[in-house]
Amino acid sequence: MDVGALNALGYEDFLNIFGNIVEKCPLITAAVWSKRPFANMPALETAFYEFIDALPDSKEGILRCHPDLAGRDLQSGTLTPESREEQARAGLDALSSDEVSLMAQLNQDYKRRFEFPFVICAKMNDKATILRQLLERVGKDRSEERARGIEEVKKI
Ligand SMILES: NC(=O)N[C@H]1NC(=O)NC1=O
Repeated sequence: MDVGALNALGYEDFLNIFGNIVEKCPLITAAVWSKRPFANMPALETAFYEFIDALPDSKEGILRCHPDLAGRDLQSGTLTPESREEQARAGLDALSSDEVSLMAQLNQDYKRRFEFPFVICAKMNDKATILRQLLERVGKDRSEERARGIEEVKKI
């Protein structure tokens, strides 16, 4: 899409196209529409980042909108199309049952500790790096993990 077409979009079309840019957070897209006109497509991306960065610490709610990796939604086919594609790119749709159980246990440990899910940009990782990161990050402190999770959301 060229920038002229982008800037000509009404908020309904804008939401239909970009509503899931941040997983299950269409409110962010609806707010970013107000930042038109965008100089170019990267400026649209920057507007999303700036909006997220300006949120208070309760922005951790964005993390809670993300499904677990290799979790129940993947197993039951209820992921959003975007998330399904991202998780498949990391090979998470082809885990053995032992690997699924291990991921479930680690995700649960992480959520119990931080009260938000482990978030990582799946398409930039594979199952080995995801497992390694999960094991490492579960030992970090909460504010560090909140910031790290939000940086991962921007990559997603
Ligand atoms: N929990 C988590 O990281 N979820 C995700 N990451 C990603 O790239 N797509 C997701 O659904």
